[in-house]
Amino acid sequence: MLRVEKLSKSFGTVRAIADISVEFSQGAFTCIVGPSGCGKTTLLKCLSGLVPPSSGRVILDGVPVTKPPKKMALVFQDYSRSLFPWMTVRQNVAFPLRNKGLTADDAQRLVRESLEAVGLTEATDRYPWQLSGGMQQRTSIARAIAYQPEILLMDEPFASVDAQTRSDLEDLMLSIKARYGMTILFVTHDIDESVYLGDRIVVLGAPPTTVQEVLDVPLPGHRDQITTKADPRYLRLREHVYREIMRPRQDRNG
Ligand SMILES: Nc1ncnc2c1ncn2[C@@H]1O[C@H](COP(=O)(O)OP(=O)(O)OP(=O)(O)O)[C@@H](O)[C@H]1O
Repeated sequence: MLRVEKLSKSFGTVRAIADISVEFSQGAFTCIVGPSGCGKTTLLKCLSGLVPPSSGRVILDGVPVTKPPKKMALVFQDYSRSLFPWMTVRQNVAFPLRNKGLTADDAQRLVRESLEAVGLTEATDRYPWQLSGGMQQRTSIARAIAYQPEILLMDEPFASVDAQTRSDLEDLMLSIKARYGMTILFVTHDIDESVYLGDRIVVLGAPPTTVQEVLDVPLPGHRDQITTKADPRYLRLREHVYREIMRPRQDRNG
């Protein structure tokens, strides 16, 4: 169980996060949305132990997070900088497994299975620069899955790909969630994406940031781009989140 308690974060005089307390349920796909600059990336960095909070804390399974926990993996927006250009797809995916104490056979099996899960079996011997943007991001996702994290943190992972690739990658995430059942925290500025993917949505307010609302997504587990996005429950929730994010601050406070 991952929990944030009264977390605040300032950078010098910039008060990015005022006070966030939230719990992330095990096995759930939680999307974190909010206006630009509200501290989504900062929250993810604090959650992953990359950046210390100014006050408050992050608790993972009862223990405060002070450095990147072994049970977490991260996928960033900028896939072009997160893959090693001198390594093939297979080598990139195998890289984090070196220190896991696995046998060579087990490591190879995990790499093979994760590449198959993201549909990259045909590209295993290619280098990142020989791949499209979507394929590079699939490689990053395969690398995270092969590592078998209990918690997967994703920071706007599809923000730099075209619309069609984005839909494909969203559906890939739904299949990964169904297949692996890991806890996923997914930061996005895209409200449609948050409703389509999430079991829950954490809506952050404008800075200095607090949690504005936590919403359960009342949609079935199985989703698809056409039927789900025409579902009245999807449309209602999408509108609700839009209104929440657009609402002026003083209006929200009272
Ligand atoms: N290392 C840093 N030094 C100084 N200020 C920072 C640093 N990192 C973030 N900030 C500031 O903290 C605030 C929150 O930034 P953050 O990147 O977390 O927001 P975000 O919600 O992820 O933004 P976006 O939606 O535009 O990606 C911003 O005002 C940003 O300028």
